[in-house]
Amino acid sequence: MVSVFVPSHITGFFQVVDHNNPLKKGSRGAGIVINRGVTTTVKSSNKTKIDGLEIIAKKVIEVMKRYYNIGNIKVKHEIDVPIGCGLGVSGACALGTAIGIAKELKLPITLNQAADFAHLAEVELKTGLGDVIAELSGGLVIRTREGAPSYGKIDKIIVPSLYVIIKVLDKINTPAILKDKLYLEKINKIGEKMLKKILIQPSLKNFLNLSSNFSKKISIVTPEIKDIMDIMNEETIGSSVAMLGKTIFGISETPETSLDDVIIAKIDFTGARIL
Ligand SMILES: Nc1ncnc2c1ncn2[C@@H]1O[C@H](COP(=O)(O)OP(=O)(O)OP(=O)(O)O)[C@@H](O)[C@H]1O
Ligand SMILES: CC(C)(CO)[C@@H](O)C(=O)[O-]
Repeated sequence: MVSVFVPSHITGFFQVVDHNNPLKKGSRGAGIVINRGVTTTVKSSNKTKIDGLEIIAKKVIEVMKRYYNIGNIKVKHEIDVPIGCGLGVSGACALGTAIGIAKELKLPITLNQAADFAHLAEVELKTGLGDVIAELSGGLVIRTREGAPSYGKIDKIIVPSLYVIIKVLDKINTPAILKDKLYLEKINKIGEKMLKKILIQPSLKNFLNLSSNFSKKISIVTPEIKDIMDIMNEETIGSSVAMLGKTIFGISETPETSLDDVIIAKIDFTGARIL
């Protein structure tokens, strides 16, 4: 039996980059990895059983079965953050499942190659585009080249150990957004500009400012979200909206906040790891 912890990932801004090869399809952008996420346990079994994000685990098993004899697998996800709210849970479940299967079956592949299967599952389900490569890596991640971990490229912004305060209001259906070509044109134009700017000035404050500008320019900031961002901006280094969710995140030197019903996490610098 193998257990894998995969931290959640909050995208601040992004740009979708298409490609005929789904391993080379993905997103560029920037986001923060946090120390709350998904612990996935995988065990060979006489019957496949999934206890957790079934749609994701089933897709990962289907994808890996195209290349290896996976047999029957028991998968259990222990999910420590809300699903569908911009915290990269689908990516974390996919990555934990893929790494867990690879390790449990002792497949002759690297961690990156196992993670490639998770990326494939995300892209085929339209549940994510850049979370897997970020969640594998940890930290404050700039995705400079799209794709699965064996194809994409990331840079990191060096930051100290800080708190991430998260206020979840509601879900957003990621696949619906990723199918909306008109909206994606707007997102990509703005996301591309933000990426150029963060590469000129790769700092935490600039990440937060660019993320906040991005969220306003793609019209995702409702009056309710703005009110919470205003409070967070008073109390933290800065805040923005988690893509894609009705979720506000603020990065802070302390866990103190006047907001109620929040998730308090810390930046995770390690990334996905076998427990
Ligand atoms: N409470 C739930 N229980 C089981 N499945 C859910 C639940 N909420 C959403 N789902 C499904 O799980 C998948 C979640 O994918 P989605 O990418 O929207 O979530 P996420 O990864 O947490 O958010 P994001 O991708 O925006 O960071 C979707 O297929 C969705 O239909
Ligand atoms: C598309 C996305 C914003 C959905 O969470 C994320 O997967 C990303 O940053 O690629």
